[in-house]
Amino acid sequence: MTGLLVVTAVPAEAEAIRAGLTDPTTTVLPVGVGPAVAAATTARLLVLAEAAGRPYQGVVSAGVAGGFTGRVAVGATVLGSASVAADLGAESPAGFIPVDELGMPADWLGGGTTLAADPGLLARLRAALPAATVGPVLTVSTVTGTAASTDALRRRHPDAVAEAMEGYGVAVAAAQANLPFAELRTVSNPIGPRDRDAWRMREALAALTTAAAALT
Ligand SMILES: O=C(O)c1cccc(C(=O)CC[C@H]2O[C@@H](n3cnc4c(=O)[nH]cnc43)[C@H](O)[C@@H]2O)c1
Repeated sequence: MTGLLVVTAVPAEAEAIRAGLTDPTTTVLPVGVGPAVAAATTARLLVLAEAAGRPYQGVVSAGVAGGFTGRVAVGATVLGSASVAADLGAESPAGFIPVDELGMPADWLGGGTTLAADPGLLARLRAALPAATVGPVLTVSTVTGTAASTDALRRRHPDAVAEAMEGYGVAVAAAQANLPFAELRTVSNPIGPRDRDAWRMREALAALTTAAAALT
């Protein structure tokens, strides 16, 4: 039987999740860094599975993430209530304008720049991970690395708890395949002025292994 498809950006994240999986029907695969390659690769995996008569039952974008200081701690587990394309839009002297406020047709976006997690799948993950922080997870193509862009994102997304680089792309692929979608992240670093030495990758990967038991 085919179960969930869990996609990560890099192989280290996929290995961390596989190490904690308890459900043999869950498939975990790395699909690349950033929303474009993650969307394209996930869409291809979904189509191939469907064509083989073994469709997946749902899709989870999983991996490490940056966390908004004061909203979530480094090492914590995050469940996305929605995945938000935070840099898809236009700059203007008055600030950033999301693409769905630019007057273009939005149906090709798979529902707009904010794609909510599937309520049933999210509820199951919440029940299995009661300590997880739940909130919107931003998808960005560029890792936020200055105080000014961190402040701007915090103001534009007062409820967002984390940022990563794939969730929205994977959500679009799941929406087009009519499959439930959710995003699961563990926090490797605070969002802010770039300091790669401060990333706690080992801690975040260990938290992914622990959280993987929920992926059933
Ligand atoms: O160097 C390693 O050993 C290693 C192990 C696992 C993962 C990585 C990555 O570089 C992951 C890249 C992945 O992480 C997400 N991420 C993490 N922090 C942030 C952030 O502050 N802003 C945006 N994205 C972040 C993202 O989804 C990347 O694809 C390395």
